[in-house]
Amino acid sequence: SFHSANVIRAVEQVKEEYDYVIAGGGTAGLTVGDRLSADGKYSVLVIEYGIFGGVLAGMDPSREFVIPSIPQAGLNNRSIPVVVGKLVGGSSGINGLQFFRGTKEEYDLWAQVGGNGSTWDWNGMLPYFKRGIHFVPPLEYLAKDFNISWDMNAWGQDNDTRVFAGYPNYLQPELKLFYEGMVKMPGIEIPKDGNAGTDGLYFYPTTMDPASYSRSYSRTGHWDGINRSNYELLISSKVTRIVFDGNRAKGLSFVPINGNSSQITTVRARKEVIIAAGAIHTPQILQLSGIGPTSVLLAANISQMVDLPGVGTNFQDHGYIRGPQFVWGAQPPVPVVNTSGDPKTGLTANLGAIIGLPVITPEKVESLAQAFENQDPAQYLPKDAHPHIVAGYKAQKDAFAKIFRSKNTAWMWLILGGTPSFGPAHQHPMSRGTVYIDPKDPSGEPIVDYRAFSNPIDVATMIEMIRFTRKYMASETFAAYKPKEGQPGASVESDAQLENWIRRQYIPSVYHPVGTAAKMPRELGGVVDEELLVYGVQGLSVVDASIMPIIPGCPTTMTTYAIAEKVSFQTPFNGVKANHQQAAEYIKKRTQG
Ligand SMILES: Cc1cc2nc3c(=O)[nH]c(=O)nc-3n(C[C@H](O)[C@H](O)[C@H](O)COP(=O)(O)OP(=O)(O)OC[C@H]3O[C@@H](n4cnc5c(N)ncnc54)[C@H](O)[C@@H]3O)c2cc1C
Repeated sequence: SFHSANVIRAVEQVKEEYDYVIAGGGTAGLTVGDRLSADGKYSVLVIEYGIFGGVLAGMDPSREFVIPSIPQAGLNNRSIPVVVGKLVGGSSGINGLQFFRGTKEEYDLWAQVGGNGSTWDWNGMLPYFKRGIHFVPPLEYLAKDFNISWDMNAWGQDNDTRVFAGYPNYLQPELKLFYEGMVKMPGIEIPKDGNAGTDGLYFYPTTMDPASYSRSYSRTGHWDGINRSNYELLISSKVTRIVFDGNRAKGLSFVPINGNSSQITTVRARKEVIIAAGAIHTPQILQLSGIGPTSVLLAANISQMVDLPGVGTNFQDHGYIRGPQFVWGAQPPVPVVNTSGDPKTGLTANLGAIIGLPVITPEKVESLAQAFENQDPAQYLPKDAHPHIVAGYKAQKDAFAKIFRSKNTAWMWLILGGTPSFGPAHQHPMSRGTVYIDPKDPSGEPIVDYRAFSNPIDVATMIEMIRFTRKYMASETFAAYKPKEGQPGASVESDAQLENWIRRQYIPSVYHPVGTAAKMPRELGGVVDEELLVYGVQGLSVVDASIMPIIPGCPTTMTTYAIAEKVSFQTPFNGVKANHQQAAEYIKKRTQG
């Protein structure tokens, strides 16, 4: 079928050399592969670990890496499964389809820690959000019934952008009750469009092809139906390391997943080697290739090529907790709507309160901000943290201090799903973890340490998210329905009681790992520069979620697409179709020198 054109299943079909060789056919990898091969001038090979398989319902180990984290001291020594995609399309092929971006302030933080003149801020990203996503507005009756508005200044609709943001043709009427209750909470804003730079309460789109109401992901957007002879995809193959000629990256080595794992093949890249294996495996490939922290490479007996302490460091994810959960004492009536449509088109929840600390806790925001500001930057990092890492965390801390008190920084994401059960997500943990190769088995799965709650500010802010959720349920809108708290139970009330419960229940991952090859200056622990080229070598870049220096307050797919688009084009974009001539010139510039 056309889906399989140019999919390589046998290593003999791989050519010796391509212009670009990409490790990882996931969200970013296929986006870059598509864009670089678009005008036919350059040949591209993508090497993907996983299978070329359709998407199944639910979680499925044949399409996922599931790696147990090391036991988390801050979570009563629980180990947390680290889950990332392992198929063509990567995590975009298995994710929860929630699709929105962070606020202007959050991307502006990236530039603040990004060095002089950094273009990785909201204004620098917006063209690529537009370029990367094809927006389809909701149906009129839904927009009316549920008060959904949008701002086309924040969206693109390019014909050759086939990653879609869309809405189902049905929404549960019960959502109206939860919406109306939230509107009345003090400080809640209703943005015209939550994707236009501000947060609040809104219905966001989902990653959905609006023609078929099915998952839209990097495979359907950047591979299926393209069929270019200069764009090839090798599946079921694991990249093991980068091959160098002096300090210039010259290619990738890989082994088959099925069959003889000692059968190493090397493929050369004329122009650039691109690592796009995601925030868990990109640092592993770099470390296996001698690029990383000295102590990590020494322990694994790998000779160092570049001393980059940031590789695998600065690891971040969102976290969440199941609860508080309530039961109704009296069932609320179902709100009246004019909506028709098919409930099955709603592939996922898409209403959220995405709010800042002054809204979550007007009473405590000031004291929390001060407590954070007064921390010593090295205090909660690992004891032996490299001075560059400490400097980078200090820069992040200084930037954050400004926005702790801002309404427009998404500290909490509270999904409203039509029942009184909640799973508040912490969108700005200040703890920083690590992803390092296992010294006993460097090419086995890496050792992942979330270091959850290593910074105590994260527990303190989580406590207030629980309290906000309770305040919401205790508000007048719900009074007649007598909500009664099941989990954790109303008696869990003091800071100490809540902290105790949180440490037992918190999950330090919403499957949004980022930050392990950050785009920051080298002296701040950065791994890649403004153009996402790895410091200290030539011809090597990282293009995936690893490069985010600070996790934005949103699920991470849309941002990952924008990163891949930005680095592929870097052309000014004013709602006009990106110009392939300019793109080609940019790419030429990138590959000289
Ligand atoms: C279960 C789950 C639910 C999520 N829910 C949401 C959501 O609702 N909304 C949202 O916006 N985001 C969500 N995310 C996060 C989002 O999907 C990711 O942030 C994003 O897709 C990351 O893109 P990436 O390109 O960095 O990595 P990926 O898309 O993960 O791509 C990495 C690719 O590299 C491959 N690979 C790894 N190691 C090697 C190797 N050695 N050799 C060759 N290939 C290799 C992998 O198989 C994979 O295909 C979710 C993620 C998961 C896992």
